[in-house]
Amino acid sequence: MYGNENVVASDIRKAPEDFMASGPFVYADVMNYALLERIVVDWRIDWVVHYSALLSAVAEKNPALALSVNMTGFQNVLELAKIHRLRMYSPSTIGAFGPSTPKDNTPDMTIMRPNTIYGITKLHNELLGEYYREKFGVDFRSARYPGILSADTPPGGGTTDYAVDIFHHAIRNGHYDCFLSKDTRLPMMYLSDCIKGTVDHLTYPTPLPQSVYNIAAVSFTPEELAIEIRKHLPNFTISYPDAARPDFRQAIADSWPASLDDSMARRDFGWKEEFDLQKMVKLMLDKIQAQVDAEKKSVGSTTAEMAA
Ligand SMILES: NC(=O)c1ccc[n+]([C@@H]2O[C@H](COP(=O)([O-])OP(=O)(O)OC[C@H]3O[C@@H](n4cnc5c(N)ncnc54)[C@H](O)[C@@H]3O)[C@@H](O)[C@H]2O)c1
Ligand SMILES: C[C@@H](O)[C@H](N)C(=O)O
Repeated sequence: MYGNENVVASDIRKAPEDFMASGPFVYADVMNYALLERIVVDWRIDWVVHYSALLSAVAEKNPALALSVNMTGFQNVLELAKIHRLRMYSPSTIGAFGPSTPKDNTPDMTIMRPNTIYGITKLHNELLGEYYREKFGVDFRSARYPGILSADTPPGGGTTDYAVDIFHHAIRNGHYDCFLSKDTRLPMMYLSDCIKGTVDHLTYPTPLPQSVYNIAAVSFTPEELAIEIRKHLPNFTISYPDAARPDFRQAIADSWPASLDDSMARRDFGWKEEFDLQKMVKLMLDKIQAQVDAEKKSVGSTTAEMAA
């Protein structure tokens, strides 16, 4: 929107070649305050979009690292936003809610007692962002994302990962072993809706009444997703864990809302999704099928070259 040359992307890992070639890309460990400050000054940064975090399942396996990356990393960026007058956007998550939160049509303001380390760090960040906004005038903006579906990047170790993995398995093997029970309903969203909502939220020209908003698109269960996939791949099968021996991610999912009330985001910055379940499933299948076809073609041409 503002030109690739005006966005400095960063990570502690290399990105795919085409992404790294598309504009400035720098190493930035969010734990390293001095390095972050140097990047802000050298590149004359004025807005910062902070995504680095350990997701729910990975965080549960390594709580100490999650506390550092998710909280200290966030605090470093927020402090820089205060000192250098940066606008700051950082997503929160449905994981910031907990088992005592009302489960259906969960509003922005409600009981929030998360019982995962991921949720605790994200709720901490919401409150700290709000505090810096009130106390120091930092333009801090955040939206609670649901599970995000994308065919382009592998999922990062969350509880909603099943809703991406299922497509790869459906196309490659015709079967998926789901780690959540068939009736676990969670809010989800297609990536391009998430990007559009984020850009609209970040660029909204005037300060917004709230620092943190729910945004939602669809809610479905693994079984409902499997039924929709079967409309395109009639032989697709799915299995679920034995209820007596649930996967550790089941308890995480059970502590999250089944659906969100995002009416405040719709009112305040015009949030509206484009992708419903049907559109999302069709696009995910088409994109992953195209990837598989391209892989087969490239293996085929390599084999032919070796035989020649
Ligand atoms: N993906 C989802 O479904 C979802 C849903 C709700 C919220 N979110 C939020 O969106 C953000 C991005 O999620 P994602 O799915 O892209 O996660 P991801 O795991 O795919 O990516 C996280 C990135 O953080 C980087 N990182 C880790 N430690 C770092 C460090 N010390 N310094 C700098 N970078 C570091 C990793 O290299 C990785 O590229 C997170 O804040 C997450 O809480 C994601
Ligand atoms: C919902 C969310 O924050 C992430 N996809 C996770 O499952 O951890």
